[in-house]
Amino acid sequence: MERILAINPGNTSTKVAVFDGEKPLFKKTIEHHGEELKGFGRVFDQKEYRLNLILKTLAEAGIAPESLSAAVGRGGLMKPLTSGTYGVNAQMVDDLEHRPAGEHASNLGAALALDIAKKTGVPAFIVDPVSVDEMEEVARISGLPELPRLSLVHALNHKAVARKVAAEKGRRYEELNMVVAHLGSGISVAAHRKGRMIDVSNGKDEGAFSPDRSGGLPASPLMKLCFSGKVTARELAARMMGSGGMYAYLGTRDVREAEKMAAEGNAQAGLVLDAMAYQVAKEIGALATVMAGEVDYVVLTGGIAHSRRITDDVAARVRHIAPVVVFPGEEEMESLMLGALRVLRGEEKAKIYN
Ligand SMILES: Nc1ncnc2c1ncn2[C@@H]1O[C@H](COP(=O)(O)OP(=O)(O)O)[C@@H](O)[C@H]1O
Ligand SMILES: CCCC(=O)OP(=O)(O)O
Repeated sequence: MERILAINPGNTSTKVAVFDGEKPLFKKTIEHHGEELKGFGRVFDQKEYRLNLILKTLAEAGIAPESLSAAVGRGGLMKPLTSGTYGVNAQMVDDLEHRPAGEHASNLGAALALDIAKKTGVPAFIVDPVSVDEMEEVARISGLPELPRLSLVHALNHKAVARKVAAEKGRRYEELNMVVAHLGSGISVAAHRKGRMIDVSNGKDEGAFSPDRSGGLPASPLMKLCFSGKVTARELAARMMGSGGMYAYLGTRDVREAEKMAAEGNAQAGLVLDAMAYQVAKEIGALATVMAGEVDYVVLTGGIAHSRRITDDVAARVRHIAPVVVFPGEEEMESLMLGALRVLRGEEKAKIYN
């Protein structure tokens, strides 16, 4: 039976899972607490550190790298790509190290998978990376030719959950129109028209703010701040994607904690949670119009979809568009495994990145 190692590097953790076929054998979230990652300049500088932790974790679990049939990592912010499973190659790793479309922990997924796979000569893959781009040409126009809109989206979870919802409804993903909102540490919303994400509210710098990301910001004040001399480019990038959003207002990235604050009478916490739900609903509405309102389902997924306060608030604003399906949590590790399995079993050919 195929044994697959899945690796999902996040800002504050590295998730590791091993599967025998589809069956989970081992799962661990390696937490990177507090200052642990602060000493590294760029995300890619963390590669050896995270690699050693993964190898140590596998050794402690008694899983020999020699027993693996493949390693699969979350794909990061590289060139725009079509959806699917890709073989990791040197060009991909080089692009992620030297020419990423943004700094993000997922940029390490391909390199970590390749380093482990190389040890025993098995293949390394990525599946539905953040830079999956199925946008229509009209959606790329921003208003300034030198600043086109980009598709940077939680594609792995968007696609997996959209397929699951379609299957639950007895339909195929490719025959439905859905607006899917991934509500996690980052928030992205996409219009899925008949199996393609034709427009997205990207999870990096557009749309709704999230637990620790600013989302879209008013352009003129942002421009003034950039030229004020009060902040460096690196500091502002880290604030917008890491200590912005709910964290900037409330000092917590945990929606459960914010809900507790609100329940205890903190009016600011209540307002910020209301604003997050309001902004998510607004993005869903915008993406529904892209499909001329012909939407079969609105789907809410990610960790925050566990929150009734948020999902009820969003649903109240968008249920006139289509029935709302709440699918809490995410399917990223399983989706990585399934993407690798499809290739190992010959059901799909691995795409080539070049
Ligand atoms: N039961 C819950 N109720 C409300 N919020 C939750 C719950 N579980 C997780 N969350 C929130 O979900 C967010 C993280 O989502 P998650 O999908 O795990 O993101 P990531 O994997 O990107 O870190 C956090 O803000 C966390 O507080
Ligand atoms: C859309 C960029 C990828 C991203 O933000 O992923 P996480 O929310 O998992 O950090």
